[in-house]
Amino acid sequence: MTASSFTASTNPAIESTGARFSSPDAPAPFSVLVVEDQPSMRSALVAELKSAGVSQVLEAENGRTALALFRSERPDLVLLDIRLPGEDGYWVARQLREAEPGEWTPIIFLSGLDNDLDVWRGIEAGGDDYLVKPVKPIVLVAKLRAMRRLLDMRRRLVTLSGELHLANQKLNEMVEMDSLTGLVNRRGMDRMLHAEIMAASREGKPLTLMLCDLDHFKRFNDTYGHLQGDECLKHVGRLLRDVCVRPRDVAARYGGEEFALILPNTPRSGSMTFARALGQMLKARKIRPPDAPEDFQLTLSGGITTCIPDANTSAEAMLMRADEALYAAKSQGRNRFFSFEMQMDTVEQRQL
Ligand SMILES: Nc1nc2c(ncn2[C@@H]2O[C@H](COP(=O)(O)OP(=O)(O)OP(=O)(O)O)[C@@H](O)[C@H]2O)c(=O)[nH]1
Repeated sequence: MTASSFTASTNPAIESTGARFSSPDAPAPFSVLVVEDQPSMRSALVAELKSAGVSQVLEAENGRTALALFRSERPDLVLLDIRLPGEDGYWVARQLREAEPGEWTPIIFLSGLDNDLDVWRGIEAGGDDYLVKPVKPIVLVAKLRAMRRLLDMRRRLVTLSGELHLANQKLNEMVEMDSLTGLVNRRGMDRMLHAEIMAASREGKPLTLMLCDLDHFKRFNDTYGHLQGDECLKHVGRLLRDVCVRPRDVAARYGGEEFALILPNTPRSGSMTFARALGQMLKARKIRPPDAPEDFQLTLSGGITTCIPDANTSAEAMLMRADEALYAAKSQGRNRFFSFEMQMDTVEQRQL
């Protein structure tokens, strides 16, 4: 292949059709790596690309240099001769593809060999298109423009898919979040409880589930109004979030004025200590509506179940036990936590 077989940039076909990649006065930010071993051919290609309006043209005379330049400069497109000294163009194309996993840089093969097998081998090796030498400038520019369109489209898709991924993540979080308190909602809690049962079963560690319910909350709403009721639920939500200091502890709004706490690696005795501390914190925070009397005290009742889960432990069974314990706490006078397994509440425990 010789430079004379390349149709030079002054070819009237470009001038007459205005077939430019971009204006040479305002070149498009687009870089092309030309891999061609023959200096005359290479400089003719470089001159053509520059006059067509490509902003940066990189040159390599063999495969190894091409690979190094590709890695360091990240061109937008590669013009790759098939016949090169040492490693051939097919080898270079495969190396380029391996050098950018998950990415795509268009590769256009250049060859004087207009035969179907070469086209096949070029595409197989990772090429995207094929130009037969002598390269006509108008065809070269047309292919550059087509590849650039594909590249722009791909970049837009990558950006969009990144945005979509973030939006999905946000949506998933929202689907599992209670909008009033910002805590995990029941759906999220169900999923997390299942996951923690499996984890505790694998680790052979105790898992505690607590259901907490505000006492006489209907009366609260009736006396101070629903908006104050909502404020109160938000305060309790914050309190429960604060009390969950370990990374895997989860506070959830189970529904209405009922909350759930998932406490991994928490044995029965620890869960009772935790419940007493929670009661004391609630007292200390003095959550009360503005027009409530000074001695107003919001209280919580709770049902606790603790077990070392095995293959037969279900979330439903744990919730039933916690609910039964909560019922016991309510019926024994409220403002206490009752442990299903210990059949004891926090008030009794304090008295022991
Ligand atoms: N403000 C407000 N109130 C709610 C919300 N969800 C549930 N409630 C109220 O919580 C009250 C719960 O009442 P009950 O189930 O009778 O329980 P309680 O009055 O707390 O009585 P005990 O649980 O037996 O102590 C109802 O009045 C519900 O309307 C909410 O999102 N905001």
